[in-house]
Amino acid sequence: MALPYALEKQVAIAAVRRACVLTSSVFNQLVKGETLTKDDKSPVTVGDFSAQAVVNTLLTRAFPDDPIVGEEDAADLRAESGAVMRERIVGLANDTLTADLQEGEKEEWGLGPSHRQTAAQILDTIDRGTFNGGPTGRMWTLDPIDGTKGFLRGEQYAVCLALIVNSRVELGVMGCPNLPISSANPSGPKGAIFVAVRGQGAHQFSLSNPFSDPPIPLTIPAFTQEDLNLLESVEKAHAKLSFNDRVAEILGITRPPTRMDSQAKYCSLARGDGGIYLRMPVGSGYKEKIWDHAPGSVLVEEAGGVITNSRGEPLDFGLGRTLGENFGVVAAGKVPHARVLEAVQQAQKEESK
Ligand SMILES: Nc1ncnc2c1ncn2[C@@H]1O[C@H](COP(=O)(O)OS(=O)(=O)O)[C@@H](OP(=O)(O)O)[C@H]1O
Ligand SMILES: [Mg+2]
Ligand SMILES: [Mg+2]
Ligand SMILES: [Mg+2]
Repeated sequence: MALPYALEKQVAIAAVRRACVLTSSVFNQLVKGETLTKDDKSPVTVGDFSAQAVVNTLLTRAFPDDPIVGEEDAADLRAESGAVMRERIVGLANDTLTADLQEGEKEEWGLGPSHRQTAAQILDTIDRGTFNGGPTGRMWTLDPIDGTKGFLRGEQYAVCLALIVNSRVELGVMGCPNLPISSANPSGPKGAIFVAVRGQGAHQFSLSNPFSDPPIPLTIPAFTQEDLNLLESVEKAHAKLSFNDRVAEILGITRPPTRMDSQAKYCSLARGDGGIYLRMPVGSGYKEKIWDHAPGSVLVEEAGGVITNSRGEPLDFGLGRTLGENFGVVAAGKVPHARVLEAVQQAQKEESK
């Protein structure tokens, strides 16, 4: 008998791989006018929209009843002012979807030369991601490019997809085209997919041949005090980095933090490149989105780690499109996690004095 979520895993890996092919090629061709600024002032590119179209196509064909909580929507593309971007996105999505089938892919997922979609179909496919989430049932959550600012800088970003069932993340898949395959060889070949299924472990696959190259099992190692460091955001607006410095000081950490965009941070944690993920809110008001943490959280747990908010409570993926009131995110191996929580709470006490 097949393992639980075997088909979901296969479709998700195929979808994320195709989306990564697209984003990598877009990066090399991005021109002025192919990036919009959203209402929250964050950037979105033709790569984000067309990657969402690609992933949603496979999910919709393979699992037509599953709703999708996706970061992007097609409203701006439907307007007359979006005509040029729309045309580019439709072209990119179709080029990616109609490429020849690779090992592990099925034509019935909307793939292959005969599966060109119209502009109207592509926009509707992007808008399959407008589901509001909630506590019950099956749903996917998609961040077509996580770390868009990193993507634009040519640094780290990830195509991130997760399956949530009754508020619990059961499957997470993250494609990281710019991440070195081996952290021991940072200037070596790049491109990895990270996959976790609840109860089945965490694995790294090659981005070029995820269905044929052997998967690498991932376990967070036991760190020595000298090796332990923090994995944190690049953008100062996304996480309170001065707070991280104080936590590191309390913990006696001497190794400098690793700053990296996107959920590639969770992937780095799962394979032991850095020991502690810490993301505390900068101001009040911003609510973390479920697509920014769902696949990373199951990857960390399946690699033997723990992920909570700063109060030590589990993240709640059943509240809708966000994680609700923001008490930050703390992820680490089991042993350091308890120490980090204590240090975070001490730093919070000092701040409130
Ligand atoms: N104010 C604020 N606080 C916290 N988080 C925010 C905030 N604004 C945006 N975002 C989300 O941050 C996502 C990128 O996070 P990163 O960890 O990659 O940030 S960073 O690029 O390293 O700075 C980014 O994901 P993408 O939009 O997919 O890039 C946003 O969802
Ligand atoms: Mg965004
Ligand atoms: Mg994101
Ligand atoms: Mg995004």
